[in-house]
Amino acid sequence: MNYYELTFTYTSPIETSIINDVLASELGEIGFESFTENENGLQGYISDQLYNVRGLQDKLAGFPLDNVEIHYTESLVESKDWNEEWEKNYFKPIRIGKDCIIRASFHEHEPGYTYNIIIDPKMAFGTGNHETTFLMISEMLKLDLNGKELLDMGCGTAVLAILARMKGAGRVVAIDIDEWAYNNALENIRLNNTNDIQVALGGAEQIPAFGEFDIVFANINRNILLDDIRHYNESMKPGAFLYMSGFYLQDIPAIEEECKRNGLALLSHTEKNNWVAVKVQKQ
Ligand SMILES: C[S@@+](CC[C@H](N)C(=O)[O-])C[C@H]1O[C@@H](n2cnc3c(N)ncnc32)[C@H](O)[C@@H]1O
Repeated sequence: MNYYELTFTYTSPIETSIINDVLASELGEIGFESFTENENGLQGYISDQLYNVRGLQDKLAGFPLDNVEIHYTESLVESKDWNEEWEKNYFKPIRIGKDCIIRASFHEHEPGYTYNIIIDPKMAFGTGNHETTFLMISEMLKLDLNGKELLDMGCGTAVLAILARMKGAGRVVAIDIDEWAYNNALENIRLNNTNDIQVALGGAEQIPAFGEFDIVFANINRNILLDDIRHYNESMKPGAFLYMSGFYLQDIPAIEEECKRNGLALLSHTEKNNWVAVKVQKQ
């Protein structure tokens, strides 16, 4: 298969790495499979069958960060294993706090961490590179999960589910709507010997089959969370906690309102580069 390589540069006061993260996530939604980052911007790769100039222009026109002008050039390149390129160039080991490291199987083992998570991302979101994953992991590291029943909704690589299992959660369920993420979650669960995590392919309609939870983690995006908070709520035991991320500081009021409508109280939030994670409790 041939690929288009698109090189994106920016005119913006915002740090390039922040724009790169947001742009990679936007482009992932229209079929871009892999990315390499550099100090001037981002290179993205998409199969010639999926490349649609109009779709790209619509995405750039609706880019969620203000004050960013995006320029790009394109070229058709011969077939290559772009996932491998991306993994090698873009995914560096991430250390979160003093206890947790997330690395790929091709990185050297680093001793001294309580939680040593191996992720082979294959483009499923969730390496810890992104602010929202970082925030969610940081929240999870604070919790005593011993014996708790936990749902990881929008699991991506299953990094949150794997950490939950490593932290002693009694029953862990991971659900993702994307087939690639689902398969990658299964692969990462095997790599980390956390085989008793249950994984399902689908959206919120899958949740009732798995009963009730003490804790739900959902790192997805503003609109899906607004639609699905009521379904998460139905799966939560009295007093259960819901952690959500995948949206910006300015989205908190809308999320909080939907929580209140469902009898959930927003207790606190953490923030990184304008991305947030909120902690919510069932009343
Ligand atoms: C931002 S990623 C989060 C991945 C990982 N949990 C993390 O924290 O890094 C969001 C994931 O949600 C999945 N997703 C999108 N819409 C969904 C839905 N309606 N139900 C379940 N998963 C969904 C996407 O496929 C993607 O893997």
